[in-house]
Amino acid sequence: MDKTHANSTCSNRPDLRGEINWIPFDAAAFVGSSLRFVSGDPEGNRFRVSYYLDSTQHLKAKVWFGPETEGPPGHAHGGAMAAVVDEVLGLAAWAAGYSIVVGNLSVSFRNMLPLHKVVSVETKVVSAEGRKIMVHGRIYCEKTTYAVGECLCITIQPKNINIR
Ligand SMILES: CCCCCCCCCCCCCC(=O)SCCNC(=O)CCNC(=O)[C@H](O)C(C)(C)COP(=O)(O)OP(=O)(O)OC[C@H]1O[C@@H](n2cnc3c(N)ncnc32)[C@H](O)[C@@H]1OP(=O)(O)O
Repeated sequence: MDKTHANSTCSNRPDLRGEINWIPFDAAAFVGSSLRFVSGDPEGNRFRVSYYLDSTQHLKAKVWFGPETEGPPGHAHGGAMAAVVDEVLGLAAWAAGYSIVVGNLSVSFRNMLPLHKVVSVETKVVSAEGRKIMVHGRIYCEKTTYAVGECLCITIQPKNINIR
């Protein structure tokens, strides 16, 4: 196996390239520049994020957890993982055409996430009933799942949000 390539999918370097058949998704062009808490410092030491759509139009993200996301020594804070799940799953609902805010978010932390790691986030809009949009997703790298999220999004009137 080409170890260079294998390492680049799960490495300590912030290589945020997507996987085969993923196409870049310009979140800022889509929802404005308001996603600053997670995505707003692409050269910084907190998070670095790249968004994609896969071949089935599901939103994916590559996320680097930098040293400023530390919680347990050498590992990401649970709130840092929850923030990523909140943004990526919420954005998945927007990418699917729903103007939402997150009403309820459930996150299960399954494994400690080492700092400096690039991981993937997958999402799926699993239901849409009235104003309630349910999005599921997880943070993972190869066979390891770090966190699983269930996100209840509630549609709102776009005029109630000032998208910059
Ligand atoms: C971040 C802003 C977006 C910016 C643009 C880019 C975004 C990019 C991506 C985003 C990334 C960032 C993502 C973020 O971080 S979004 C930021 C974090 N989220 C918030 O700040 C949301 C705060 N909450 C509210 O604004 C209101 O409570 C909302 C709008 C959610 C509902 O208040 P509203 O007065 O409008 O409606 P309603 O109360 O009549 O409820 C309607 C229905 O929904 C059901 N329900 C409601 N809440 C919950 C709940 N918690 N669990 C279970 N169910 C709930 C409720 O029972 C009812 O059901 P039914 O009785 O009809 O059956």
